[in-house]
Amino acid sequence: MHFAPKVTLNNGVLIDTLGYGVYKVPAQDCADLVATALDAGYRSVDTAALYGNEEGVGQAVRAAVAAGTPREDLFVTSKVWNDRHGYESTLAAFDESMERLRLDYLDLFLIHWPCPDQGLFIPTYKALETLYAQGRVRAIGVSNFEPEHLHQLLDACDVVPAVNQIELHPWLQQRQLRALHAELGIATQAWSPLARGGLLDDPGLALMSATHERSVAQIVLRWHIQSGHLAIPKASSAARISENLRVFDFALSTAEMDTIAAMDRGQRAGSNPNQVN
Ligand SMILES: NC(=O)C1=CN([C@@H]2O[C@H](COP(=O)(O)OP(=O)(O)OC[C@H]3O[C@@H](n4cnc5c(N)ncnc54)[C@H](OP(=O)(O)O)[C@@H]3O)[C@@H](O)[C@H]2O)C=CC1
Ligand SMILES: O=C(O)C(=O)[C@@H](O)[C@H](O)C(=O)CO
Repeated sequence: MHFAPKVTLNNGVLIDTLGYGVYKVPAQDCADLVATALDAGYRSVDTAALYGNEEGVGQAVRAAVAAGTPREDLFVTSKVWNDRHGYESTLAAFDESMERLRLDYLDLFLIHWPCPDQGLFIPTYKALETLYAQGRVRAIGVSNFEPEHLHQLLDACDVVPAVNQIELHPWLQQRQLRALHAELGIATQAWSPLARGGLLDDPGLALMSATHERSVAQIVLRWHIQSGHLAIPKASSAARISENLRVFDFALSTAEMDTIAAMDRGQRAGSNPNQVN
């Protein structure tokens, strides 16, 4: 079994540097695949109301706890979806997520997208602050927030987000946003860390894969870790799930990190945050 090292968020809570993401994991397979990930050594799972599989995540987490894994070693993230923005609506959406997860508390609750045209992410975040003050969630944060959204949030709210979960991979390196996170004490968590698999055929990465006798996915995940990002790759087989966690026993050289730094081309695999509402 391999474990990802943990790092400390801005409120003192520990989070895994590498977790298992379950977007597009079918509801009927989710409990088994999360159990597979937990057996491989993952201790962190990223889900969302949108994904329709919170029940399976909760089932696997409860089973692991019943089998002896301390609940406090595990880390579960979920997110409020775009159609539930607003203070009361977000509180209700959180209750619904917790009913599906059937857990006593959540580790991290995020605003999934800022939805700037709705103009409601501040009251939405105030609901997260209420849940945090009530102890129902150990940390709160955001996802897909651009610098202007973070500045508006910080002007109006009290709790600095612990995390901004953003699309981030060698083709989309988000340097300006990462610098702002560093300044504000917000952890950067990479979604689609493998660009949804798109960059696994890149010839530059193939060379590093041969040098280290590691898969291209492992090279990319190692780049995330050495860059100081948290990452939540998704995979659908036990072999890939396990492979993606085995990135803590080798290192990329400075020259290899520089080569990957030069791969940035501002290319998204997902949506532009200012166009999602
Ligand atoms: N906050 C947000 O807005 C968003 C959050 N997310 C989160 O991020 C997670 C990861 O992002 P996701 O979009 O799934 O994309 P990823 O970058 O994690 O890529 C997943 C794809 O890569 C393939 N893959 C994974 N590991 C390997 C491997 N070792 N070798 C070859 N292929 C591999 C998977 O194939 P296969 O499944 O067939 O194994 C799948 O097709 C999501 O599951 C979700 O939790 C994602 C999007 C948006
Ligand atoms: O996977 C997620 O968390 C999403 O928010 C999805 O909307 C995804 O980003 C997407 O792009 C759907 O086309």
